[in-house]
Amino acid sequence: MTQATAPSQSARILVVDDEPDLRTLYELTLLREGYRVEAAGTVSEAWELLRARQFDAVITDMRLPDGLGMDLLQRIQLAQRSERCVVMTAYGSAENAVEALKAGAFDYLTKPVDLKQFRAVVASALHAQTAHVTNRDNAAASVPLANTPPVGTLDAAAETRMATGTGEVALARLVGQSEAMRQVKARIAKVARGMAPIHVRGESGTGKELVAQAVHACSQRSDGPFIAVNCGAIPENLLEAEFFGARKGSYTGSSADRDGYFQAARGGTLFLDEIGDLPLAMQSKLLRAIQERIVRPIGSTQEDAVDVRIVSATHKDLQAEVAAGRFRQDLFYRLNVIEIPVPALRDRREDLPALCAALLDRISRESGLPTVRLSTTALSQLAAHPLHGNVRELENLLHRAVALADGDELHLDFDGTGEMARHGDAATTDIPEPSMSSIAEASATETGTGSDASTIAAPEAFAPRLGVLPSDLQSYLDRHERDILVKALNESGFNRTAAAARLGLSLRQMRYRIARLGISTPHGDDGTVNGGDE
Ligand SMILES: Nc1ncnc2c1ncn2[C@@H]1O[C@H](COP(=O)(O)OP(=O)(O)OP(=O)(O)O)[C@@H](O)[C@H]1O
Repeated sequence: MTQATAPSQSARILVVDDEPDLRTLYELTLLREGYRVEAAGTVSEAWELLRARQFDAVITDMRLPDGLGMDLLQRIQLAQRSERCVVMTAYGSAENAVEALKAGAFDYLTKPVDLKQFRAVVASALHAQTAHVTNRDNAAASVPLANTPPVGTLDAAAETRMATGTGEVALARLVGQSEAMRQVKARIAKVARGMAPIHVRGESGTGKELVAQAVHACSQRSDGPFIAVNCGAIPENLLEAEFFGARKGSYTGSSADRDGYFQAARGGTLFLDEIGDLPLAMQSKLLRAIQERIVRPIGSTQEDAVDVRIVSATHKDLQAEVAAGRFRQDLFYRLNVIEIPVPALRDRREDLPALCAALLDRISRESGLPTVRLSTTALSQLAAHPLHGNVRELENLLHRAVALADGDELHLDFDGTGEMARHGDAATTDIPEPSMSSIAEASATETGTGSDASTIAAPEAFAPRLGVLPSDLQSYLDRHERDILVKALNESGFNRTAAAARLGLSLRQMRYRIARLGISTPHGDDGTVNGGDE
């Protein structure tokens, strides 16, 4: 488990439970870890102790003789105190756990409490607390003291300031100073600490993965791994092994034990992208893993404890998916404890100039070309364009524009056909277009005949002219399939749903094919797993 060593062994912890035996057990466990511990049996006793001194963490049972652990949590929040709260809830009372997280608890534990998990959760809460205090001090050092609001009343800007170094970098990668983007960043900085699952909602290409990365980078888990999984790109029969791991020999071809995403993300963040595409059977297994914090690799008799923070995302309306019976209500409830809505680009057009500049810098750097700028004419053309594909579509347009740049001039190719909206007269060649000519080449190679683009532009020209049979049918077909997919993707601004619809495929099929053929979308967003940093 993460942060198995407590950041400060002299941290002060308050334990609240009305059962004397359990209270003693918790106290002894924490004393053995080297913490200073005090205990209370009721809400009022606990509050007395809290009034007398500051603690680093409060671990409280939910049901107490004179009230609920939740009351204590709310009082702590209301008084803007900095203690991290962990609430212990009865087994099966998922609602309490979710309510506690929503109310600001750092984490929850399910009774009967597993002591190993107990120690890990407390260590994690204290680690977050230390990070918080350090950042608060840093923030205080960088702004006049008189302007520093008390903890808990931080304004959005201050919250953003408090992100750690890596957090600041990750937040800065989310380009945009519009009110909508500032709110997104402030929310990330505010909710990153803690273990509450976060659901990132927004249209395709709005930057949901960047948001998830920023949550990770701003959290106390930023030293741990960030594992991104595209739930829609994994064939259904492999889902369980991919998520939970598999023991050697448990299925055909499994020649060694292998970890799943949950094990790989231990101590860090597991980002479940396109969660709405997870089949129902897998949804139940995921729910169990999240609730019980254990997973069982295929073919294993042992369960692995996992310590991951879950961040999920989808462009779908999950509530509507629940209503249609395609998404489990209980899983939705579990994942959506904290929601971060990401605005569509059309709702923050004022960010366009900054976005274009940042994207052009990145594209130029990556392609080794000198940085080019958009003219004001091109910028206003962009502003008038619907950009349904959001930042990803903008990025594609700029990619093409850079490829087509003639000196300092940037041409915008809005439909990917080579028909340019331009502010100059330069002749153009459509470079990143999926080349129908590559199909021509393939055909020519296979058939030994020449070919020109005009003879293969018509759809029927996709039918291979088979003078000579291909010597490797599979790679021949793969090559053609790849060209067709790339063309469809390019023409739909890399909107996979639209591209799939044009080809009569489901989104799942499209994703699978993209992954199988190794087609990289501009920034590899279709990779099923990546190490995190772009
Ligand atoms: N605010 C932003 N600033 C800079 N780049 C951005 C921003 N938002 C998105 N991008 C870029 O746009 C592309 C798409 O972003 P991302 O993959 O995070 O979107 P998404 O919402 O997760 O898409 P999908 O729903 O299709 O998975 C990426 O290359 C990302 O770097």
